[in-house]
Amino acid sequence: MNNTAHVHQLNPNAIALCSLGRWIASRHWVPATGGNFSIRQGENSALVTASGKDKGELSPQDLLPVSWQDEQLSSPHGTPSAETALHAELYRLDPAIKAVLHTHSVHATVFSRLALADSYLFSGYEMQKAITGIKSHEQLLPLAVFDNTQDIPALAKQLRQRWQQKPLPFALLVRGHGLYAWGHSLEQAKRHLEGWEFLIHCELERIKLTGLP
Ligand SMILES: CSC[C@@H](O)[C@@H](O)C(=O)COP(=O)(O)O
Ligand SMILES: [Zn+2]
Repeated sequence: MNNTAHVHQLNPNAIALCSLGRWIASRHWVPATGGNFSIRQGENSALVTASGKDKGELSPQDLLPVSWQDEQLSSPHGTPSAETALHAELYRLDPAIKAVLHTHSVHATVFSRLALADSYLFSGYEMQKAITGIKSHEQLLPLAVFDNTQDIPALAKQLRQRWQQKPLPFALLVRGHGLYAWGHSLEQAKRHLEGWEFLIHCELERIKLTGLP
């Protein structure tokens, strides 16, 4: 075992993220190596999942240290997620963000293709209060929707433009692709992910039953 692997084995953040990956996979939100996760390590760096791994079978060595001071967003220890630039942009936009979780659930993927505008407003759900800052089911809760692209730096640029108009409430949806959720701790990121997945599932069911988007 080299030094880096040894350090990661003992890193409680890495261990916690691997364990959360198993829970997320048990919900069927990261099929076929889809999804990626990260946890902040410092002001300018995070541990990011290695590309192409089964996110339900991560071990600490699969979490690669990446610094966004280096424009390459590379790691000497392997190839970080293809979507690392989006994680890095979120960490740059809000220094309070501690963890970012990206999933490919069936519900979020299908819903994202029905949400045709660049934002979808949720209202009327008690579960909206799972999102930090939301105090009532009557409050309007917007979910930003971006078109999918393989150009992740371009997507990160769109995110920055949208965020500068108004910070996003702990999630965004990429059309035909999946959900990103984040938080000011790993536990909060998990709660936001579960809350948003629940809200999206409910809206999808409502649209299926009523035909009304
Ligand atoms: C299984 S295809 C999914 C990928 O294209 C991508 O969207 C994804 O979420 C996982 O990419 P990865 O590079 O493993 O982090
Ligand atoms: Zn993805």
